[in-house]
Amino acid sequence: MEVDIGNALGTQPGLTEETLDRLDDRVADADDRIARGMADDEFGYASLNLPETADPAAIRAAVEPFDEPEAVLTVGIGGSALGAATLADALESDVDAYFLDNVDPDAVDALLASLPLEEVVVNVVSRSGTTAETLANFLVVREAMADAGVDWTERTLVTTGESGNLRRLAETHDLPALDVPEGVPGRFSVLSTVGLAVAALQGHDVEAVLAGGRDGMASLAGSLRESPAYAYGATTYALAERGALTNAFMPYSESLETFAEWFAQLWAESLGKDGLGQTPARALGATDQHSQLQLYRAGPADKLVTLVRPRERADSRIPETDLEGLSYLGGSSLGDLLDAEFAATEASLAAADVPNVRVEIDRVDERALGELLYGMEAACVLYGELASVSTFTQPAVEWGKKAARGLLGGGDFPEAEAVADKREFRID
Ligand SMILES: O=P(O)(O)OC[C@H]1O[C@](O)(CO)[C@@H](O)[C@@H]1O
Repeated sequence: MEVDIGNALGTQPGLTEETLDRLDDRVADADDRIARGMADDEFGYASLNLPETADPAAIRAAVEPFDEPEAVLTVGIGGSALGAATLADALESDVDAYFLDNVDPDAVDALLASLPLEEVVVNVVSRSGTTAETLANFLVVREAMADAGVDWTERTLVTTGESGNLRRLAETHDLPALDVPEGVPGRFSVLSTVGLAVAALQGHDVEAVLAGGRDGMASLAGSLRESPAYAYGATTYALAERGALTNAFMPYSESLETFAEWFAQLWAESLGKDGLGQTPARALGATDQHSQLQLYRAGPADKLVTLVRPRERADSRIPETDLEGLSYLGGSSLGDLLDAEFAATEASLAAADVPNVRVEIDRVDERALGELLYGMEAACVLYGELASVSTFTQPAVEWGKKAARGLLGGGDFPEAEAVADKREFRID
């Protein structure tokens, strides 16, 4: 992974070489803190040890009974789904991967009706084993399997904590079960059983993903000038301190679109604390040059744009044409066009003094993805250290969970009563 922060210097908001020098002293201290946390396998910091502590053999053994499935259906939400989805959507496989990470009845019913449930492995993932959306969807999927005459106990893999509903289910029905990693919040768990079981079922090289993670580990250093991950974390932090409160995350690769969704949870749930944080806006190049770029370039000077791309990709020639004014496209290629659009957008933002950071990987393969995912996790941890926030907790999400549970009769929660107090001003 390579990071280029040149277009964050002298912009508005922007940094200077002097800023970076002052910042680098704080990066060194933060790196010391992170290194201690990793050495002691402290809660949260243990996430950055996963490339060495994850056990690919256990993952392979757990999926081994499900020989050559036609598809994998993951039932999970947030960090229990997005990491696996990032890898599944980035890499090609003959085994299709589907994800139920919402409780929209139309979408759930349509997906289940479309799947050959007798050929599907159901991968249910929940660290807590209590997440309403995941457990509700699992109950619906299990009934659909029974209705289809499928023995769900033969087609279900569980990944969960050491106790809770899913652990009990696995023990009761003797299901293959993987352990979620200790001390690792869900959004940091892609390089573990949580994110890699689907990759293993799809035939991807899980060891290569972890090797990429180790490449990321090796690139951590006591200076932002020597660590791409820390350069990204420090630059985005310093820009936020100067008003860039939105980070438009814009991969120029369809295979990295879900990666932007994974990044959004990592960045928002880790850094949105105590009135601080930087809003991740998911975008896609070149598509969003024809939509959101107008705001990024000519709206409030309150954002940075992160441009992500692989340096190598497959390509497709554009046929010659005599269409008026379009002959310049003929004989070129879609990849050349996409690269030109990337460069043009980057320059367009710089010309408008909008800070933008380039993140590049060699190609979209297992090792590069492992390093990219690890790099963004390390960048996030560094940003959290610099911002002095509690990077690894997410207390703010609990209020809504209690309100929803109370509304469904799952307990007495004052949050549910607050729902009834909604101030109304209806126009129809
Ligand atoms: O794996 P679990 O416990 O089902 O949690 C799923 C997701 O929900 C959250 O806990 C937030 O509610 C995320 O942090 C987590 O990734």
